[in-house]
Order: sequence, then structure tokens, then C-alpha cells
Amino acid sequence: MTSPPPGQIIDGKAVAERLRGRLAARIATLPFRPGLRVVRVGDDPASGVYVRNKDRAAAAAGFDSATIQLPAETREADLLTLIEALNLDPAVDGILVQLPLPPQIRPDMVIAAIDPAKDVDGFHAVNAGRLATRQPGLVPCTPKGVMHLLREAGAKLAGARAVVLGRSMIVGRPMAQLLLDADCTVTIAHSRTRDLAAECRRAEILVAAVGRPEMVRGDWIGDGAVVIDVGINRTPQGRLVGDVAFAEAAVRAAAITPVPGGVGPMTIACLLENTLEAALRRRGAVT
Ligand SMILES: Nc1nc2c(c(=O)[nH]1)N[C@@H](CN(C=O)c1ccc(C(=O)N[C@@H](CCC(=O)O)C(=O)O)cc1)CN2
Repeated sequence: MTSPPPGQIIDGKAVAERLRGRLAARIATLPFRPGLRVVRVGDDPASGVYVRNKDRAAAAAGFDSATIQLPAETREADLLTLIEALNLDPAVDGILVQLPLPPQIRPDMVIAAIDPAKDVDGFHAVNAGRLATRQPGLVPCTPKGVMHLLREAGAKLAGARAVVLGRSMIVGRPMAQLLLDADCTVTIAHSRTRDLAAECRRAEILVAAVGRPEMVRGDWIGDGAVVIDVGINRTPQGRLVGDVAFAEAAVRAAAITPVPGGVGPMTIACLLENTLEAALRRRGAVT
């Protein structure tokens, strides 16, 4: 059912670079620079890396990009006031609040405060609803990036048995919707699934998004499956690993994404893609 070349390692870094190149070329033709504002609250070190990478990638592609850094003790009401100002700013096409947030701030309240037209994370209920009802909207960056990778890897999606491991609002659920829209037969498996290994073994396309280092072992992978690893976990030794035990899985998979260098770079490239899309829609030049 799936037919990429055997043993292929899907190079997310290269796919992301090509996508960013296409976005830069499109922006160079526009009479304006799409505006992106990334808000970081506190000093979570991983968030610091991601926010810097987003800002760099956005600037290099020609976006008008800025990071707004707020102290860890910021009150929820103050963050909501900032979001309201960004909602009203005509130069801002995309707003992203980096997660996780400090404990005094409720992420749901923050996401709900963002203008859905500027919600380049695609987390707002309006965008989630649009995705669920197959209406045009902003799609969460990580699942969107996974779809790019599957297509680049030559995976045949129509009719394929796809298993999404994880049911989060930001990855698992939208991922399942996108695979369903691509005519896969989709199963969402999670911590309460009775036999996770057996469910995974049946998958022709397996997307692992559980946030547990190397939980998916080699014998969970069906021969010839396409394996997409969304996990980014740091080991106590400081090494980055995914949710899939890569070396074990790679010998059985037809194609697999590495960590790092797989899905992560696509999340950033798709954020830029969403920002351009939001800008074109808001400014009346729908793609
Ligand atoms: N508002 C959001 N917050 C968070 C999101 C999100 O999509 N929106 N996702 C993650 C973090 N994230 C983007 O924000 C992200 C994670 C990882 C990467 C990435 O490129 N990873 C590299 C490795 C980088 C490293 O050395 O640590 C890779 O996988 O190759 C990009 C973006 C949580 N928060």
C-alpha cells in the first residue's frame, strides 16, 4: 500500500529548507512583508531555542518578524492585553504564543484570545472546527509538516492504514483529521489503548506523538511501514531522541524520520507557511 524506496531516511531539514525557499520566493513578489509576532513568557531553555530558530527562519525568508519576551511572573491578564493589541495591529498577520506557559497562565484562555485569522498555530477552536469540517483555515504546524513529509517520501496515502499514537489537541487529533482527509483509514491509539504494540504493528503509516523517549520499539513496526516520529525528548545524558527507537525501527521501516532533523524543522517551516497564508487571506489576496 505504501511505496517509498526501502530504508529511506526522510530528511526533514532538507524538505523544510526547500519549503522555506519557496516561501521566500513568493514573499519577494509581494508589496508587503507578512508580519509575525512570537510571544515567549519565562525562560524555558528549549522554548528559547525554538523561538530563536523561528525568528531567524522568518527573517531569512523576508517576514517582518519579532519576538516579544515577557518575564516568567507575567499575569494572565497582562498577556491577554498584549494579545488584544496584536490582534488590532494591522501590521501583524500571525501571532504565536510559545508553549509551555508558566503555571499561572491558562493556555486555553490565551489560545481563545488570539484572533482566529492570525492564529498561525491553528490551535484556536475556530480553526480546529474548520479543520474538522473541512473548511479552509489555519492548520497546526506539526501535523501539517508531517503531511508534507509523507508526500515528499512518496507514501501512498489513499486507503492506507494509518495509526496516530497520541491524542493531543495540538498534534494527535489534527494529525488524524489530515490523514483522514487524505483518505487513510485512521486509528488513534493512546495510553489506554489495550495493545499498543499490536495496533502499531498493523500500521502502514505510523505517526508517533506521545512524548515518551523511544517508547515505540522495533518489533512494533510492521515491515515496510512509513514511520514519522514527532517526539523530541532529551535524555539525562543530553541526547535528543524521538518517541521511536530509531535504529531498531529503521531496519523494518520503508521510510522513517530521524530526531533531530525530521519533523522539528518542518514545524518551523509550516509556521512560516501559515503566516504567509494568513497574510494573503487577511490582505485579500487568497492563495
Ligand atoms: N505555540 C507552540 N508551542 C510549541 C509548539 C508549537 O507548534 N506551537 N511545538 C513545540 C516546540 N516547537 C515549536 O514551537 C518546536 C520543537 C522542535 C523544533 C526543532 O526544530 N527541533 C530540532 C531539534 C532542536 C534542538 O536541538 O532542540 C529537530 O527536531 O531537528 C522546532 C519547533 C512545543 N511548543
